[in-house]
Amino acid sequence: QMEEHQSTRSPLSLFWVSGPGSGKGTQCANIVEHFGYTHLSAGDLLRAEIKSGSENGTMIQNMIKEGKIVPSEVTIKLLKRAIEENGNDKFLIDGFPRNEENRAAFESVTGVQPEFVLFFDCSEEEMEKRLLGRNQGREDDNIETIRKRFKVYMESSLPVIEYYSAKGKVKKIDATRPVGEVFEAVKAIFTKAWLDEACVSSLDFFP
Ligand SMILES: Nc1ncnc2c1ncn2[C@@H]1O[C@H](COP(=O)(O)OP(=O)(O)OP(=O)(O)O)[C@@H](O)[C@H]1O
Ligand SMILES: O=c1ccn([C@@H]2O[C@H](COP(=O)(O)O)[C@@H](O)[C@H]2O)c(=O)[nH]1
Ligand SMILES: [Mg+2]
Repeated sequence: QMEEHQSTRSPLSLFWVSGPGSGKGTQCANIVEHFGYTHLSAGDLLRAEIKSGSENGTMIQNMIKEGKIVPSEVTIKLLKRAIEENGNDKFLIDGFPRNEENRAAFESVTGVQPEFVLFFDCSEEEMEKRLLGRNQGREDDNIETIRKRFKVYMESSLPVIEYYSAKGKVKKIDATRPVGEVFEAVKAIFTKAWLDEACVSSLDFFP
């Protein structure tokens, strides 16, 4: 009976929806190393798609330059392919869903519900300072695009946080603090989630 339960189980995923420059990319290596998740950044997948010379490349590049949200079908196709190509069953999906339409489309295409939603809470002032100092050559790290990204984040992405918050799925971290302190908070959340999961699994043995 346990085998049947495991084979029908969807991959464990969690969404990481937070403001631009709140520190997701910075924390992901530690999470991958300590907790065994595969990190999938929707933005990184889109940037790789531009580099690969795909037919959607120019459209994606223009949307990113304007801080706009790329159509769901494009992003979901990339995420779905990355999930399917990977042997892991635990995914940390960074920077997605960006809006309610992304969320509903991902749910209906993959049937995957997030285990929980990680939310890095950071002031706009701090995020702006971090983005302007990032120096990774990103075409959207200039003050005009940054302001557009903040607007899109407030208007379209925060409602996704509110949606999951109403379902009790959001785990919020104060990301304004130094990198090490943010990771301590991340560690506490993932350790608790791991213990909760171990508890649920043990019910398979002692139904
Ligand atoms: N806790 C922190 N304190 C100070 N600086 C930080 C902190 N976390 C990250 N940074 C710096 O802020 C910049 C943005 O961080 P990062 O790329 O991790 O953000 P992000 O959330 O992935 O952004 P985006 O949404 O644009 O991809 C980087 O230069 C990084 O070194
Ligand atoms: O699901 C997504 C994720 C990203 N985008 C576009 O990419 C940029 C950069 O994203 P980061 O998460 O900061 O790397 C974002 O501003 C969007 O233009 C997207 O459309 N959909
Ligand atoms: Mg990032």
